Amino acid sequence: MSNVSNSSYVWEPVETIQFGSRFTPPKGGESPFQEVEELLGSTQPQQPCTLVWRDLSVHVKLKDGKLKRLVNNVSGIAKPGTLVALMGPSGAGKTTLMSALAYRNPIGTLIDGEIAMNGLPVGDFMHRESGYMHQDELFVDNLTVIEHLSIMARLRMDRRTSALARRRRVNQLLRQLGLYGSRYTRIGGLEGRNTLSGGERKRLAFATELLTDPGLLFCDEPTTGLDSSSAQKLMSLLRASAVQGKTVICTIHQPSSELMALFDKLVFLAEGRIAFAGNASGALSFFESLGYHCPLTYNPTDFFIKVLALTPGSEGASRHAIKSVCDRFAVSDAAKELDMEIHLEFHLMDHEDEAIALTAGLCFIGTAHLTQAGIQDVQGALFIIIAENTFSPMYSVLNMFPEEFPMLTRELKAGLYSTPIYYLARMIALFPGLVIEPTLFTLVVYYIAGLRATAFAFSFTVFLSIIVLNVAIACGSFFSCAFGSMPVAIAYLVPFDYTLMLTSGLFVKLSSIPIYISWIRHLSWVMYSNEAMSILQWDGIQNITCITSGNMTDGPCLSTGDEVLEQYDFRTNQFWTDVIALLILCLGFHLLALIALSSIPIYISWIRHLSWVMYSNEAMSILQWDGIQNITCMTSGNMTDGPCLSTGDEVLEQYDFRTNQFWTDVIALFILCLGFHLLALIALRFRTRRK
Ligand SMILES: Nc1ncnc2c1ncn2[C@@H]1O[C@H](COP(=O)(O)OP(=O)(O)OP(=O)(O)O)[C@@H](O)[C@H]1O
Repeated sequence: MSNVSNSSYVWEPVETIQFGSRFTPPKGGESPFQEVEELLGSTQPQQPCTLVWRDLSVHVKLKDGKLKRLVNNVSGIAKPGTLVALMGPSGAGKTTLMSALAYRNPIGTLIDGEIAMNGLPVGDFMHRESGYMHQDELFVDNLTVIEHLSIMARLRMDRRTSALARRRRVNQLLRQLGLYGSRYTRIGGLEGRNTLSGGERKRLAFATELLTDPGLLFCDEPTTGLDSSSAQKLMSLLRASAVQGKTVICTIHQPSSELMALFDKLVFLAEGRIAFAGNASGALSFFESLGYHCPLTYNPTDFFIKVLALTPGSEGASRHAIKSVCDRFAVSDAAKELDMEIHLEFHLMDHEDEAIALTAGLCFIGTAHLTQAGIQDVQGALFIIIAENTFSPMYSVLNMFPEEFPMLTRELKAGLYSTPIYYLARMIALFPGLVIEPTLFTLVVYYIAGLRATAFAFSFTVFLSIIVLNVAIACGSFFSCAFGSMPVAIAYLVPFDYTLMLTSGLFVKLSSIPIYISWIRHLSWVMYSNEAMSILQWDGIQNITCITSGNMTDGPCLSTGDEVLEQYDFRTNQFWTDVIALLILCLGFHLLALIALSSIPIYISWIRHLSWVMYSNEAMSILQWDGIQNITCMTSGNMTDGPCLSTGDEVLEQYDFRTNQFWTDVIALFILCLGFHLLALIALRFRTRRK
């Protein structure tokens, strides 16, 4: 794709949305749609749906054969339990984007980019697994409400569903959506006869989509043509569906403030690009940061849409302003954070455990013999088992807590439960995966690689891999709770995981690690598990051959398991110490995570005050960019399509650097230099005194 704007957005559950103080929160903390939630409480979506898309562009082929771009390189993620508004002026690309996401593109459209639902690239299954409520609902007018739903139930529901179950579902939906009283009313038809109102027709369309209870719902302009009370009623139903765990995506035209309060996430589209994505208060501050202050008497949504619309007569200037808004959002911290989450989602999708297990196993197939080459192969297979149970799981939980902080804070305040109970529940929910995944993975690699065929070695290797995964999850949870946001957590976790690797015993001999860093190995579950698994493979082995291809090997020969272990500085009598250390690490990290979680929002941002890299980077950047006014937006003679930063201040702002910090940075660098020298001196004196 030629034009990359890096626009991205993520949809996730958040607390009540408010534009400043203009939306009135429900009284007494009660949900405004409690009744509906109670009604819908019995039906659970078949499965939670996460929809993720990356670098998505939609083109349409015009009659003259040229391609017209309707959606321009957008990325995003929609998670279960969220109600999302796709907004923007007419022609912004809302319906086009939603049709592409729902795999319901009109003929002639070309899609570029990736869209996946629950890890699978979207395809025909989307018609079964998701519901799509069209703007213009089409009914056979002569049918009554119950006739329509009964026919649709027959057509749409699983063929194995009994007639009784279908009837029950139809009646349940009629009651839930307030259509039971009108069940014998004709949908439309001749004037003078009793027919459905506009709001009832919309609710009937909604009921039709709910027949199969899909986890993902798309609604195109559900409130268009409804009076405010019917619109509120319908939106409350959509909100209730989201509360139940469905993922609901709506395009919506200039909703009132009351309706806006029902949405978890807002996405503003303009000219096919993302102008903003996030929650309502974020939208206010984002537009304000660009100089667009919403007048007090104005509905903020109307105001934003006006900013993003083309003004007749001055289209050129409007396009320039819209481009500038989209560019600024694309380089905002929020967009970067979302990009990271989307990439993580795709990364996890690309790393299916079983596939990796098979690939890893196949690489080691038949190599684990008692030969000199076989030693390396066994150690390699063990490391694969440990690494696979460590790194992916550790990173995969980084976003789990930060995304639930708003809801957790609200529910803790309401006294619904305590932090330890929440943490425990979160871990219990993860538990099946924490046991089944490492077991399956180890089983495949162990069998294919042909590791030591004793019940003790096999069962303990599985047991250890389960503990390794649990320690990794606990450690990831700690970083996630302590740093409060995924990008910051990643920034500190990456150096930590390098240290884990280095102190694993595989790359550097443990005895040769410098004393001042070797203490870190006591935190390294990679080392403990590597030692314990190696002991399981090599303890008691006496007959490793030194003959390679009929000749004695030229290099050093390790003929017993003890010699192999010694080579890695592992000791047989450490086995139980390793197991206990792993259990202590698991408990320790969980405890630390809980402590960090109990004091949210704890952001260990104080650590950055020790970072001379940050201070020097800020100071040097200021030297380069301060006062620069004329950064060109032209590339090869054309205005660049991507984000354009035209002044030095904008560049600095992009990195959160502030010009007035220059001398603070310089002084901080001096203080750090002196401070570290002082600490070194103290350490030196301490050591020499001991000797
Ligand atoms: N088949 C097509 N051929 C040419 N242009 C198209 C086609 N379909 C859509 N468009 C154009 O693409 C742009 C986006 O259309 P889309 O229907 O997605 O906008 P929208 O934001 O949903 O607008 P509205 O709120 O008015 O429904 C519009 O300018 C529209 O004219």
